[in-house]
Amino acid sequence: MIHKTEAEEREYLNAVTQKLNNALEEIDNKVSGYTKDLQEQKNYLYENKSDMDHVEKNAVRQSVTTAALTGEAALERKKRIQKLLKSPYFGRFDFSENGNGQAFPVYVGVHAYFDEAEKANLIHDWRAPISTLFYDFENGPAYYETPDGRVDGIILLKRQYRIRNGKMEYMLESSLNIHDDILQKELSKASDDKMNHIVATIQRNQNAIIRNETSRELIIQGVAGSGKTSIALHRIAFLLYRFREDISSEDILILSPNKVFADYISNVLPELGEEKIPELGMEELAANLLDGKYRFQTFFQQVSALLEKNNEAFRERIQFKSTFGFVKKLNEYLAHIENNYFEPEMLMVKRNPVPVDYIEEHFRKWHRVPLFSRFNKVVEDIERDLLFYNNYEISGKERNELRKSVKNMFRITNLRALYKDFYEWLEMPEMLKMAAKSAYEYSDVFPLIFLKMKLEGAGSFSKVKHLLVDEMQDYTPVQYAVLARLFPCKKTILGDASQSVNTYSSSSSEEIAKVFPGADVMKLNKSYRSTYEIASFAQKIIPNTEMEAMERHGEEPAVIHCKNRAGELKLIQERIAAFKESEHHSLGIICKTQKQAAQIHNELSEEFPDAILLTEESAAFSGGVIVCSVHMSKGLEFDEVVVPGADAKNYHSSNDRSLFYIACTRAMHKLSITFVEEKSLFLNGE
Ligand SMILES: Nc1ncnc2c1ncn2[C@@H]1O[C@H](COP(=O)(O)OP(=O)(O)OP(=O)(O)O)[C@@H](O)[C@H]1O
Repeated sequence: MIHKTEAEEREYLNAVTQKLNNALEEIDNKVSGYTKDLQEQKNYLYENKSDMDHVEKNAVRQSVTTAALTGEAALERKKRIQKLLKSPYFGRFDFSENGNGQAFPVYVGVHAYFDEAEKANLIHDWRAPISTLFYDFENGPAYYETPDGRVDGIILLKRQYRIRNGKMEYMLESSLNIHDDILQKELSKASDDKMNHIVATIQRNQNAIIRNETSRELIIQGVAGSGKTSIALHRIAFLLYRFREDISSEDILILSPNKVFADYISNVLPELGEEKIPELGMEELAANLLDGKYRFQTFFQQVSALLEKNNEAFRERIQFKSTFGFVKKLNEYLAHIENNYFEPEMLMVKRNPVPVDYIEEHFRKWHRVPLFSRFNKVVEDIERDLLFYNNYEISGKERNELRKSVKNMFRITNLRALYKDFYEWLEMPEMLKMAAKSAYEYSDVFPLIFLKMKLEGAGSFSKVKHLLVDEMQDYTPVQYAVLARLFPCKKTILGDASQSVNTYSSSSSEEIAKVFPGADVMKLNKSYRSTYEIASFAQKIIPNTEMEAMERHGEEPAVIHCKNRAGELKLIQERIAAFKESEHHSLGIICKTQKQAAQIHNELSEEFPDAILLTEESAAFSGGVIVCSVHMSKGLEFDEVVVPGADAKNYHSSNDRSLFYIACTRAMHKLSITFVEEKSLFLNGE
């Protein structure tokens, strides 16, 4: 066996580092060569421009572009090698193909490195077909799939390394699973400002999700902290590698819940050597689809209104619009207006009559075309037939008048009016109510878009080749119906039914799968984020028999009864002071509502002016002391979390239960919960 002992491994690491350094030097030389070349060619072009014909100029220009591109590619390679130099690889396995006894070591890293001199891959990209063996198998028989078929063999040795800044911190023989010491060590670290890549410790079931190539829609239901978001981003990195000829980063779209979350995850793909992925919020998408013409409440405002005002009718409106039955009703209404709202009349074009029957027949003929596009189709038919049968050519003015007349035969063609009419048709006009400043309520936004799309045709997101939807539980059937039409591409949809900020309109993986009949649903039940104690504590709030807590131990969550509000504030201040002395990087103070968060932030601001309040407008995530509402904390994690106001009065409804669960599961290492009067029943496991 090669590099058997730890000393040999260290020597090997030095040798690899040397090679990487040499490669870097070579690139530097080449790049300065390209730059010189480029400058010379540019000078040449400039000095001889007047003597050149356009063919010559084009040739020089083209060669300048090629040189620049080669230079860029070299710089890209340089960046990768620099990254590898810090940590060339994290794993190794010795694989004997067909078990013929001859085993060769495969070192796995964030990128591949091909050694020209040896004509061999010194480091394999973690996404390469062979690298899956590292995640999928222990010592013994193993196989992997390649585009050319299955390769069988035996793994004779498996090792993991922690190499930082070019130094090997430790090396572990792992005859067992990867769920071992390295994962424990990784998880007990203090957080960073941004989500990190986890390629060294991807678990087997996570690997299966990342490398899934076949699902059209892959729905990932995972408990809090099970790695859904991390895995989805690694899946994107995998797809970009596996299908690099067909998909590039700009062909992918992430639908993200807010800018803070988008910023929090923004690091993962660049860390893995991929470009940043375009990202869009649901509200931005909605505004775009409604051509920016409609004012509407945001999801954040909807949730705030739900929590801050006890308005039964508002809840009912939301609930009503969050079912499959509602989408069905919208479709029934569309059929109803199609059958009943078109009232054709005879038209005269100069002295040529166009009979009612003709118009009716041609309107029906175009039934495959969106309703509002049919008017022009009918006019085109009239124009063609007048020419053919009556030898009459209509003028531009007549065409415009015809269009207007045919459109007017439809009883309502204004989207707002139609949407209102829909509720009248339902005999439930009370279900439509405008929010403040005559904006639509959030629950009306996607039904409106649904109608608009059906009436006018779908928008243009056909360029997107893969869509990633996070926090899937927060979207309703009508939103999924819109997404399904808008994005016919493959999708990864992920979330957790237990983590809804608005249980009146949440969707489970089973419900979402109904919109996408061919979808595969995969589950992640192991929680990695929180200590065993925190995960078990959260289990009492929303029990889930499938949830498995990671055996990483820490302090028991503290539930503290404070004498009064002042006492509660004092306690929070003490926690902040202790946090500042600790090795931890982030402390989240998570309140039920935005109002409560703003109040606590205000109260803390004198003593801790650096505490940050997250609002709907926030665009960045950083470490330190963060005060926020549960809604804003979604998807994020903190070394320590304080949940103030855990009183029975504050947390009591089923929606509150979900919010309380989300708040507690943001904590990685330490959780404190405070209350003043009577503690919430959720703390008694009720
Ligand atoms: N295989 C793994 N190795 C190391 N860390 C992991 C692994 N899987 C998950 N984690 C860590 O667990 C934490 C939670 O991951 P992530 O935020 O992706 O989970 P999630 O399921 O999206 O969480 P939530 O739904 O609660 O927001 C992160 O710190 C992530 O790095």
